[in-house]
Amino acid sequence: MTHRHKRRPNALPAHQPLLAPSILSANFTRLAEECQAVIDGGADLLHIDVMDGHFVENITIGLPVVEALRAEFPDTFLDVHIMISNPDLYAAKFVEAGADSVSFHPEATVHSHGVIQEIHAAGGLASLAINPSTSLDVLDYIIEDLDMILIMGVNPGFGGQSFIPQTMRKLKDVKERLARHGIDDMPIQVDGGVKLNNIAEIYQAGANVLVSGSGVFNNKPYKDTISAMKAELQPL
Ligand SMILES: O=C(CO)[C@@H](O)[C@H](O)COP(=O)(O)O
Ligand SMILES: [Fe+2]
Repeated sequence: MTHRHKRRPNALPAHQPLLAPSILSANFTRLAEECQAVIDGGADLLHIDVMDGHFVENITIGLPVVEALRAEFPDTFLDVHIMISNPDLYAAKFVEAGADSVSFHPEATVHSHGVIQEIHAAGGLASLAINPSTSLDVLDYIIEDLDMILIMGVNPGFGGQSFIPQTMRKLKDVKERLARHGIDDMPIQVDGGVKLNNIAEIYQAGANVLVSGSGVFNNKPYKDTISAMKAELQPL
């Protein structure tokens, strides 16, 4: 594949932990205003959920919306989570459309290493998104090529679901696995079911990029919600 629009991506903000509102729960009729409001309220990045109606039941956002958000928010880190079959065909296209990072699912491809290569060749950061029932063994021979790991706190497909408790054990396991590989600076994202009442516990368990959709967008004013969530993220 050739990459005609290779661009320099925004870097993941250097400070941690990071709070990433998932725009899946935003009011789509006012998407730019909603994004601006969470950015003004202290969001560190925007999490964008792409669903294809095949890998998951829901159909949401595609390339044109990522392109539009990139044009509107040139300096904001766009963290694009693709829940699609055959990410091999689309991962690089999302980087070309403006994604700074692309998280894809190993369950959706037999070529995870190749997808990472495609994302990197297009100039993006590569992240592996791991479903609740998927073993961390999928990381074994690609861990050193990744820029981030996404641990799902719910089954992918919809916002507003309850956090699956076993995710806490998985976070502990992923930390141990990274340590075994001598990696101590890999961002670990948790996505799904993150709310004001559990964000501290999830952070303490090892997640440093915390995605929250309904937890943010169902609780106006966003600035107060984001401040309250960030206040829960006390240094370890
Ligand atoms: O990827 C997904 C769902 O598949 C998430 O990004 C959700 O959008 C998070 O929503 P909440 O669980 O925080 O409401
Ligand atoms: Fe997501």
